Amino acid sequence: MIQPVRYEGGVLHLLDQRRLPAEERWVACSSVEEVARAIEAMVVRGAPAIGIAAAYGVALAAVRAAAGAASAGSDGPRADEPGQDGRDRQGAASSGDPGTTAGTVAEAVDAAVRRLAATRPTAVNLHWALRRMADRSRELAARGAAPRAVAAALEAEARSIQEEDLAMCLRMAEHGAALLPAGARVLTHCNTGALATGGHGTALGVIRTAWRQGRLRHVWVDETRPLLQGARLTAWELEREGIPHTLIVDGAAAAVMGAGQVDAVLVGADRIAANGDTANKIGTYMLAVLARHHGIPFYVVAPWSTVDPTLPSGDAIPIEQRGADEVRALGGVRWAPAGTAVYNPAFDVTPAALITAIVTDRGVLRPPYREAIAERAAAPAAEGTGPNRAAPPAGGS
Ligand SMILES: CSC[C@H]1O[C@H](OP(=O)(O)O)[C@H](O)[C@@H]1O
Repeated sequence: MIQPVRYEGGVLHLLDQRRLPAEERWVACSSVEEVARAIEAMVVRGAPAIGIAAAYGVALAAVRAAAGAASAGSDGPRADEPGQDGRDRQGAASSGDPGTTAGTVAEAVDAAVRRLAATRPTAVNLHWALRRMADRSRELAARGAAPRAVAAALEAEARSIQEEDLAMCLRMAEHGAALLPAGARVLTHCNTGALATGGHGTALGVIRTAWRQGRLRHVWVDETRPLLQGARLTAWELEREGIPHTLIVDGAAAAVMGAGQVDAVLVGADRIAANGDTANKIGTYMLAVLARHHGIPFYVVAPWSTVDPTLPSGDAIPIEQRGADEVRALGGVRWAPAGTAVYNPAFDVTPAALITAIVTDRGVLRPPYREAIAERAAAPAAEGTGPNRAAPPAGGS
């Protein structure tokens, strides 16, 4: 199975999604700053996957601060003190890694959360994961856990977030595949596969499961300008599994739907407001309008960690604005005049009224979404979708 995020021995390895499908290159991150820059540069992308990477970034900060505390025989090293291992501890500090300048593990965690929260504004999974790591850190601090015990517990928490996301994707996929007719031809946008999650995928996870169940005939893949997550990443995932698919330019989606070639549209989400309004990759809103016009079901597929009950509607969802050159050029080839003005929102918001159903790990939500979301929020999470763990003994081991 594709795993874009791997944490081994205090180093976070990220599959560089900017280079796929041409080459499978991994980026090794050993500091919070390196993880933050990898998220900002979209080395790792996809709402759940950036939450998982950020969680490991927080754990990395704790591991480094605890090592500093141990070697300095204190809470942690002064910023100007070289490390025991000869590595310049400022190395990370000079790279702006807040994790090693903080005096305590708790301070390192808080600094890491602040830095990682500033990387990308729209995907709520990032902020949900950071809040969960911060809560865990505070819980451990309140118990007086020793630095190394805190670091180990936070590494375990990040691993739980990753494993729970995979479990949620597998559950969602079953719920979503059941909605599709036999021999379904589906259209999808951007990349919502294993590369964007803890594995299997959200909308693409439904497609994988439907294929394995023999319910899927064909996938129309939107290339997804400007960064081509569909053409580069979704096509790569589908090709690896031998799932029949056809790549189209975003502008061809209407023609394909109008030709009666689409039985359902399946997309992911970066944030779902309390009323069901959904932020997703730019171009999603257009697909929802087209699907409604052609009488085609439009399904959003997302784990519960993508739902943000604190936002009353999609108007409040922050939309990330990305750089002009992502539109004016690609792969170093410029195709618009350097002075051309560009508007490059990474996401748009689809009104709940255009969404046929929201497929989550907690089941399929149908309109009215405000009530459906409130009801699911009140219900206990299914096993494996929340912090299910025994707290370490006070004082840690
Ligand atoms: C599993 S949902 C992934 C979601 O994230 C993508 O955005 P980006 O590639 O900018 O991280 C896109 O909106 C997908 O639907």
